[in-house]
Amino acid sequence: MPDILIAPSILSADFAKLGEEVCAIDEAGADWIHIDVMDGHFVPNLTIGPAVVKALRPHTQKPFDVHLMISPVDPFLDAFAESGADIITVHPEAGPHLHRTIQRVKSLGKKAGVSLNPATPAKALDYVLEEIDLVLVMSVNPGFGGQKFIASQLRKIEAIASRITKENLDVRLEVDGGIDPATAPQAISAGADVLVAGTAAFRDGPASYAANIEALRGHR
Ligand SMILES: O=C(CO)[C@@H](O)[C@H](O)COP(=O)(O)O
Repeated sequence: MPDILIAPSILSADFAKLGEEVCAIDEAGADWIHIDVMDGHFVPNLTIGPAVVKALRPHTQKPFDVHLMISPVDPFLDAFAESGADIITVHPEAGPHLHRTIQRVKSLGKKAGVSLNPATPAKALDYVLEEIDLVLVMSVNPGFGGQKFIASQLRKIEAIASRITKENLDVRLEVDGGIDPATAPQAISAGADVLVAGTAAFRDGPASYAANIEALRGHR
């Protein structure tokens, strides 16, 4: 079984101290830093642009796992690549041409991910799964932190995990939304190997971050 990676979502960090928060969560043991980019159009919230990603880049060496919840997405790929993203994840619905978008991300020298909303079937990965580095299963409807985990997504994780294994692909399977010490083991049992957590990672301030991350790994 691959190592379980923890990718805290800075959506739940203190935005007034974002640089310090990124340093603190890095020192607490985060494997990746998950950055949620929302456009107020593809999802009903506005968050972070490439200028903020660039400003955060000197604060950590950890990979920036950038989830683009924006449509159309293609016009922004270069800016996020230049700002210091390591993994760039897009939605099939953000189109119009998912395969072309993935090729563009890879041509920019970045790892490419595809994210599936709760109502988007695993079938949306047909013809692209072998091209990508990461699948991100949303276990809440995207837009906000602090929502309840949607248990039906476990079946989707199982189906994708089994396909990754059967096809012997080098693809990480990430889950995002409502992940806490109770839901994390369910997601891991279903086959997820990267856990995104906002609320559960940033709970109770910097002194608690290391314990929060260990609890997500199942060590406490
Ligand atoms: O992308 C999103 C929401 O759209 C997530 O990354 C959330 O930020 C996760 O937050 P919690 O559910 O862990 O609070």
